[in-house]
Amino acid sequence: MEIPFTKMHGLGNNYIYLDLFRFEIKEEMLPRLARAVSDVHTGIGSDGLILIQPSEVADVGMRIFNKDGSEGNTCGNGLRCVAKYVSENNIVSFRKFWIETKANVVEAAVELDENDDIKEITINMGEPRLKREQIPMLGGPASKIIAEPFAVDGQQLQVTAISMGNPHAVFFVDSIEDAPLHELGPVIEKDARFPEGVNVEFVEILSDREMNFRVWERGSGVTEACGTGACAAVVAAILNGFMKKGERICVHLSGGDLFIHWDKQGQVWMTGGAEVIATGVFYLS
Ligand SMILES: N[C@H](CCC[C@H](N)C(=O)O)C(=O)O
Repeated sequence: MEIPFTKMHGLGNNYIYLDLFRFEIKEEMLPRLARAVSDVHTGIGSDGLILIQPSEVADVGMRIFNKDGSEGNTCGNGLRCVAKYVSENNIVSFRKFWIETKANVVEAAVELDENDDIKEITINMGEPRLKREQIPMLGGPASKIIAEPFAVDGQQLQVTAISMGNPHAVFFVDSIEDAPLHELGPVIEKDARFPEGVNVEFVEILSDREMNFRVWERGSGVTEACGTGACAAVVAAILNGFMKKGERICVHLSGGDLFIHWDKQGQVWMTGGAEVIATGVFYLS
């Protein structure tokens, strides 16, 4: 089967995008296709698969499948790439429009440079969900999970759990270089206290407006960047008193910087870039 695709990345978090305004694919093929295109040896190589599709409630819809074929509810870096794609391919004709995900409907705004090329994209990622059952996380009171003791693999950590429509477990460390990303990421991802799994973030606070960030993603492992994770990390830093609401926070991810702010109305805003890597045809056997 010949499948036309566009490969795009947001700070190195790269996906294979299918334009379902122009192409059709059977639902039951999607998990297998996500695994096939993601394989760096026998496929194209990516962190997963993203569908750009019509929506009945917004200007465009987005679905995301991780490298392992599991479907996520939303994707921050993916949303910026979708915004770029639909702007540059005349699927939308405004600079501000709405994108439907499984988690929510978000507002996207593209900013142009002096050559009318897209300079950066801002997404209103909506309100974080903080109650235990909204993460979801088992094993304690219904209240917010802020610096809660979290024993894992014989180590005593403290977890702050946030949902941006997808689950995130945030851990603050003294040095990002020493973060146990490969050692504990895969263990925490599948920990039974997170019945739907969890994205795992390690964060080093540099100042009241700057942090270092690394991520082990649910369903994809270590990625260069995670947009929803960066939002969750900033919300966690504010809940722990390291930062303040309303400030524009710079998050240093492996692949580059994202700017996040949690405004006084409770909305989390994410600003960053998006790039096209390649277009082509994938031959699914
Ligand atoms: N692995 C995530 C989906 C991708 C999120 C990430 N790539 C982002 O940019 O937000 C999950 O299963 O919830």
